[in-house]
Amino acid sequence: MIAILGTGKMGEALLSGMLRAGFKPGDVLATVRRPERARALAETYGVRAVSNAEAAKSAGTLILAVKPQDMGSLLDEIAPHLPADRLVISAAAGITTAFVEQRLGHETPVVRVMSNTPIKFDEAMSVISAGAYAGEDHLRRTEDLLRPVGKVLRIPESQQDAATALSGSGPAYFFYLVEAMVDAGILLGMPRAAALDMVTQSIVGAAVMLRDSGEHPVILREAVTSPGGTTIAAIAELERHSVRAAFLAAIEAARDRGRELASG
Ligand SMILES: NC(=O)C1=CN([C@@H]2O[C@H](COP(=O)(O)OP(=O)(O)OC[C@H]3O[C@@H](n4cnc5c(N)ncnc54)[C@H](O)[C@@H]3O)[C@@H](O)[C@H]2O)C=CC1
Ligand SMILES: O=C(O)[C@@H]1CCC=N1
Repeated sequence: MIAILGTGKMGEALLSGMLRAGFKPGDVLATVRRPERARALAETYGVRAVSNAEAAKSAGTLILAVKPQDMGSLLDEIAPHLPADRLVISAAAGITTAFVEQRLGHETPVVRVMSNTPIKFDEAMSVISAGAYAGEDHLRRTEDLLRPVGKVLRIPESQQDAATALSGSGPAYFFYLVEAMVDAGILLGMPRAAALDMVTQSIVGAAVMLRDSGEHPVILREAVTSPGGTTIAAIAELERHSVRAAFLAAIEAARDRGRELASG
């Protein structure tokens, strides 16, 4: 039995992915705060909503998907009910495996995960790290849960805050870029819907090329950039406005914020 504790946006996305991958609704428990949310999850997915205490007692694997700020109180709530051999997977930004282990008070195997919202379309990037009491078997069990919904990489826990900034938040940067490019289309007099179509297909096409060609992004960009042409005119402006430096600073700020979240 697998329990998702705090079935919000990420928890629901993982739940739906697990069901698409062949898990049975009867093998998954969900915990939520509001009764109407419990009813909605039961109606949509056929899963049972239970209390956090019941989930801790009856599930072999617990996936904690509450906000970082709610993690301390959730851990305090489940600690008295959690048998020592359970696998606890924490999906919250910033929260370390040491924090989870210490709050649970046993030598609980804990795996830290950072995924991202494309999980809804089985295109997640999930990175995982083992805590002090988690071994190969626990990492494999975590990979088995996450592989059906995207790509999974093992990384040292010391890189988790950087990964959160890069791939956890990453989709937001691309959506932001799309918004900005659509605005540019509007500025040039393009209808909004057509501009959105053009930008969306361009970003999808670029993403597929990047993933499937095996080429470095510099090579792919150079192939678009004709001498004295239109693309270099745009790139010159991006450089003039320090867009690359802005990305470096932005992702560093996200990493630092992730570190702060651990301290509440
Ligand atoms: N949204 C994103 O793009 C990503 C989020 N994350 C992480 O995933 C976690 C969840 O994020 P979201 O799904 O976006 O947040 P969310 O707010 O949609 O989901 C959290 C859910 O937990 C519930 N909850 C809070 N305390 C609870 C408790 N004691 N018992 C039962 N339910 C409780 C809330 O009612 C809410 O439905 C966060 O820790 C975040 O850092 C990770 C990667 C990407
Ligand atoms: O913004 C956040 O804090 C979460 C973590 C990664 C993506 N969203």
